Amino acid sequence: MIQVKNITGGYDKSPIVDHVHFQVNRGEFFGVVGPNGSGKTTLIKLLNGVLPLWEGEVIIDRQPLEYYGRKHLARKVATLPQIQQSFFSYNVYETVMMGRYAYQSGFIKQPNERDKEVTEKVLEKTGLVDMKFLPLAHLSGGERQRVYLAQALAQEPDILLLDEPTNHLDFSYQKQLLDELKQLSLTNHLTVVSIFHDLNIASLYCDRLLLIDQGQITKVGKPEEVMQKPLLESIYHSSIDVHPNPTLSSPQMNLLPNYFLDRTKTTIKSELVEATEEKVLVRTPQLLKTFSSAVMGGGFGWYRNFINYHVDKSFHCEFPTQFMIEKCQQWELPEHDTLAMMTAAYLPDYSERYFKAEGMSILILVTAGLGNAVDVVHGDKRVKEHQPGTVNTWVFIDGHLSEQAFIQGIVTATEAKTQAFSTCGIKDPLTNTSATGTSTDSIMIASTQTGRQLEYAGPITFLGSKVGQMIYEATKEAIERYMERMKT
Ligand SMILES: Nc1ncnc2c1ncn2[C@@H]1O[C@H](COP(=O)(O)OP(=O)(O)OP(=O)(O)O)[C@@H](O)[C@H]1O
Repeated sequence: MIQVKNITGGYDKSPIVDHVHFQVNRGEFFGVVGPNGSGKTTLIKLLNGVLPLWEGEVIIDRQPLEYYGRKHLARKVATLPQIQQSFFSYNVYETVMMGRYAYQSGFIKQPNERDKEVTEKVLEKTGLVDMKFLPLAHLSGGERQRVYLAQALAQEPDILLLDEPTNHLDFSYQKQLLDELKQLSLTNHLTVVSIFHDLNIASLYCDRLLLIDQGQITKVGKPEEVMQKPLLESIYHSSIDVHPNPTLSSPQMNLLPNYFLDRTKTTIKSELVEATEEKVLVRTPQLLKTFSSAVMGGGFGWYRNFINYHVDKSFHCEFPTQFMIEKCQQWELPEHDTLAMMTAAYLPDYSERYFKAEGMSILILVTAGLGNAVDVVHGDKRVKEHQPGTVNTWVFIDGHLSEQAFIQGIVTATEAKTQAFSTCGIKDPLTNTSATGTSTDSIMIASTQTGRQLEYAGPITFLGSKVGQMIYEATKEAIERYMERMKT
């Protein structure tokens, strides 16, 4: 659809866009990203003929740009115009109708029925119907932006060139406008070439991205190919984290502000634990990064209040997360700061291990009851059971864990728990085979993310070997306490 063949151009003598070569396919949503002053707007001006090409060619639908007359080009390519003060005396309807000029012929250019129909349609699409008789001067920046987009859409172009279309738009209008454009590209095969400063939005909406720096292409490709941490950090000269979006496959960028790296420090120590028959509570001054199977706050998160709440063996609740949220409200522990698990174990019997050396401290807490011990190989015999968890394992670490270390830490901790079950000779009462845990055990790793870098947590790493040993001992002790209590 658009072939950009080795183009060079700019304003005075030195080129701003320098030998740029790429292609955009019909119906593609194509994003242009790059730092301030890298040449994005200049590139758009070369694509729509506002600036002359010094070298190279722009081919649109197999014809060079020069082939198209002004009106013919306006029916092919629309550009979201920059905000122009000169429009301010017109009202919304008149401004949008200006987009139809390329379809009007004759000496007196009166809009025909089709022009009116298209104008009404785009006013509706862009949510401007209620404002159509307001002068532009009375609109907010975001509302004006929508009017200019409506004007560009009224041109009924095959190609839409946009320079930061979501500038001035609030969150909901950004989404609404981009969803609308995406829909047009998918259903009407509208080709969209758009500049974005927000890399996350570009990554969410664009089929491909062009990353430009100092007038030259650094990379063209799918968002996951372009959004590479080293590449972005070298071009933007900033610390950037690239992560998968939790819901979609598009990568997500996080800026890492310097001030955030210098946080107040939590000392991981036994004194943080408050245990009663009702709950075990650990409160830390700083938010800890967690990875857990907790009923409230599961998955990755950041929390400072940690609760292991006692429930009766017969406890059954359809909405356990909501149940725990309400409990936290009663205790005046904010939901957004609190991670919570439940257990049927007798909480004062919890076991604890603590280690501090070599720039790292670890605190392990385990609660255990064996009412529903199970051999994982025969779990299918119990799938319908919804009993509360009995072995809850918490690992607090003062260190900086990679995501791999969180996951390996969970594996190491689980293996250690199973080994404790084996040593204690715990059997699955249904199958009389060795139990590997209980039917609804839960686990959490919480880390300060400061201090020593801990890349891995497998059994032969320093971290993993300590976690394995301490969890084994704490679980064994908690099991023994449980068995002792059962005798009485
Ligand atoms: N009208 C102009 N006359 C001369 N130089 C210009 C003109 N417009 C832009 N430039 C220069 O061209 C370079 C690239 O500008 P351009 O607007 O294309 O960058 P951009 O990537 O769109 O930047 P931004 O992200 O800040 O909008 C800049 O150094 C700028 O100073």
